[in-house]
Amino acid sequence: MAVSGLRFLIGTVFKVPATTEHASRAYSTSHVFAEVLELPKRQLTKLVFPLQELQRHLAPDMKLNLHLRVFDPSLEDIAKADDLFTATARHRIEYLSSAVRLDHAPDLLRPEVCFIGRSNVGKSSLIKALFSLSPEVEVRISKKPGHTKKMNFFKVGKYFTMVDMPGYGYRAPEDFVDMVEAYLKERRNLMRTFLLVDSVVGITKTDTIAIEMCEEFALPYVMVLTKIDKSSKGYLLKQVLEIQKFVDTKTQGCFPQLFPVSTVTYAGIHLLRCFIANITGNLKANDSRFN
Ligand SMILES: Nc1nc2c(ncn2[C@@H]2O[C@H](COP(=O)(O)OP(=O)(O)OP(=O)(O)O)[C@@H](O)[C@H]2O)c(=O)[nH]1
Ligand SMILES: [Mg+2]
Repeated sequence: MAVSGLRFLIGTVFKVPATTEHASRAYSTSHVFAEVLELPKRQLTKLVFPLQELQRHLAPDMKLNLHLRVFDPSLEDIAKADDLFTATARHRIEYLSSAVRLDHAPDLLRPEVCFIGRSNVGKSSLIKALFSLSPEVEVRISKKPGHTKKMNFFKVGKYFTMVDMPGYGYRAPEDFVDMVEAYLKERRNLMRTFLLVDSVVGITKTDTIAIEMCEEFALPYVMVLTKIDKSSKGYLLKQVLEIQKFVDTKTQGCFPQLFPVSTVTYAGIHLLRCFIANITGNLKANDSRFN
């Protein structure tokens, strides 16, 4: 399929109504998101929609380039997704198991999403941040690259599984290729691969190898830009535009919209939870607008 055709398809599947103006509406939601809704509009946008906040600094003719409206859920949808990431006695969120080979991976039918990227890019930190509403879930992170050595499976109730992968590049485990390639190629319930790129460093040579692999296996994947708290606004904008250009011109299977995140400020984390809830089919079930 031509690139434009594929993009159109992706865009259609994920287009959801834009109703972000209704911040004052009361939601039945966790106290955390209730606090977010109390923030002044600028601060709320910066936290929940960091790409929108960056876009304000672009010239009008550049604004379309960021594909901001491809996934643009309402605050109500975002609140629902937060609830999905909040463990209760009946909705358990927990570490399930680890595997060094695909045939050791838990045999699950529920949808799965995985997180790949260079060692030290922030995969485990991102999963920990996504689970911050359920702090009893133990996700190990480290300053030293090459910390995660196995594929670690975490279940979110009966709804879906998230997989933290070892990093590629510096200090990658020896069996990385056998482990991760086989997983990406053959895991039947894998719904989406999140490919993390360090927003300070940009797309490296090793990232392009991972991107080529995703393209070759025809995997639907999404680019997440990590550590956005580390850069000035100007530098971050430059990096985002460069990476966006790469996605627009050099990829076919990559979701057109980028997801910038910080596990320090939590920018982009609520939106990413909502995206995961959506692609695993867990917003549609409760919301007729998505059917
Ligand atoms: N400033 C900042 N530091 C971050 C962020 N995310 C992760 N880090 C730091 O980056 C380092 C690596 O984080 P990890 O989450 O362990 O990275 P990883 O990709 O899982 O690394 P491997 O398991 O080695 O592949 C840690 O020191 C984190 O504290 C972020 O959003 N902002
Ligand atoms: Mg890790």
